[in-house]
Formats: sequence, C-alpha cells, structure tokens
Amino acid sequence: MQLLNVDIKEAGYEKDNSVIHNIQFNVREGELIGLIGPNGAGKSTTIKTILGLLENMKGDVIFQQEAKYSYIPERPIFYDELTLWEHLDFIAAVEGIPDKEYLQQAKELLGNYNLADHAHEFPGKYSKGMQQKAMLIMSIITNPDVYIIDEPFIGLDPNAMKLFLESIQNERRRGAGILMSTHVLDTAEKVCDRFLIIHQGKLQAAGKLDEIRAQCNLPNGSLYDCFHLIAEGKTNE
Ligand SMILES: Nc1ncnc2c1ncn2[C@@H]1O[C@H](COP(=O)(O)OP(=O)(O)OP(=O)(O)O)[C@@H](O)[C@H]1O
Repeated sequence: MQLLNVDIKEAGYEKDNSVIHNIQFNVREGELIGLIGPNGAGKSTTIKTILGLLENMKGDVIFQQEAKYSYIPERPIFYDELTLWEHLDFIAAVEGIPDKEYLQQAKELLGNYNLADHAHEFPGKYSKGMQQKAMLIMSIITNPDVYIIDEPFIGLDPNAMKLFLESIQNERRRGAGILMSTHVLDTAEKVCDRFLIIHQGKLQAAGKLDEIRAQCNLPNGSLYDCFHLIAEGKTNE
C-alpha cells in the first residue's frame, strides 16, 4: 500500500525562484527509499516541501489514509530545559500514548542505545551521536507510518550505526515506510529498496539499483558510480 505520494511540480524559498522541479515518487509500506544527491542538489528542500514548510510550492504531497509521519532532522533539536525522559513523557502526552504502551519500549530503546544512564540529563548537552540516537527514540515511540529522515549517519559510531539500521529494519517489518536522505552511499546501497537521485533540483534517476544502473548505462556500476555520473551531468537525460 502506498503511504505517501509526492508530485512536486516546483518549490522554492522565494516566490518565482524555484529550487526543485518535477519531483515525483511514492513511499510504500515497509519500503526504505534513499534520497541522494550532491551538496545543494535539493534533498533538504524536497524534505521541507513534503513537510509543508515551503509556501512557494506547486504540486501535491499526499499522505494516504491519514498516515502519521515523523521527521528526524539532520541537526537534532531539543527543548533546553527538558531531560530526555521529560521529552519522551511530553511526546507521549501530546500524542496521547498511554504509559503502558511506551514506557517499556522507551526503556528498551534507551538500554539498547546506551542512553539509560543519561535519560535524566539534558539532551542539548549530549554529544552529536547521542543526540541523533535520542531523536530516533523520540521518533520510534510515536509509532509513525512514515519516517522522513535527513542524513542520519553523520556522528554515529559504528555500533550506533548498526543499532540505527536495526531499528529501521524493525520499523519496516512493522510496515513503516521510510524516506532517508544520505551521503553515505555504500550503506544506502546495501539497505535501501529504491533510490531517488537528485541533481540541480531535478530527479535525475529513480528506482531499484538495477534500474538506476540502466538509466546511467552502467550495468555493473555501484550506486557511487551512478551518483558520480549524474553529479557530473553525464547521463543522457
Ligand atoms: N533557506 C534557504 N533559503 C534560500 N535558498 C536555500 C535555502 N536552503 C537551501 N537553499 C538553496 O536551495 C538549493 C538546494 O539546497 P538543499 O539544502 O535542498 O540541498 P541538499 O541537497 O539538501 O544539500 P546538502 O547535501 O548540502 O545538505 C541550494 O541552491 C541552496 O542554496
């Protein structure tokens, strides 16, 4: 089942100055989609458009059957005066999640991510990797149908990276669809079902790795090879 349909004709930060054009794709249940492209390609702008943050947008972004989404930004954001536990309590209260539904899960996640001993500290003072893990826990407890994740891997140590990927796989098994922007192409190649390669604000290639290879005319190429070809503007499109 499709959870999110995106059909952006154009979007940008100022009127009559579009940054992204003709970006169409969908996210289905259980799918992990990698949104990739060089710096300044338009990945964050695409995400901001999906989140409804850009006024200057033409097109449609439709979450199916009131699918609930959760956004994990590249730069974690916390309330200065709330501990991580207080953040979790606050989110549970706002989302109307009963204690018995999230307390156990939150404790398990805090344990897995080695944050249990820091749960009563202010996450604003955590290291970058700890903050990233805290954001993920805050997201998971809301049980979203769709995750929108902006570059999650920067700052994670190898163990945290493994845990992050495991958490994502668990969420996919539950049926959640995930749109994830990243520059870590070797990991993306291994874990994503489909890819969207954006360059200069346009979708230059989309599909499974085999389809991307065909679009790039690189039958044995890696995602990295295809990315470079597109970033250098050498595709036929
Ligand atoms: N707040 C903003 N106001 C005006 N222009 C912006 C703003 N944010 C981004 N842009 C412009 O939009 C274009 C796309 O930027 P965007 O942040 O979407 O790229 P990105 O693919 O996410 O890059 P990166 O990999 O560096 O994060 C760039 O030309 C950038 O200068």
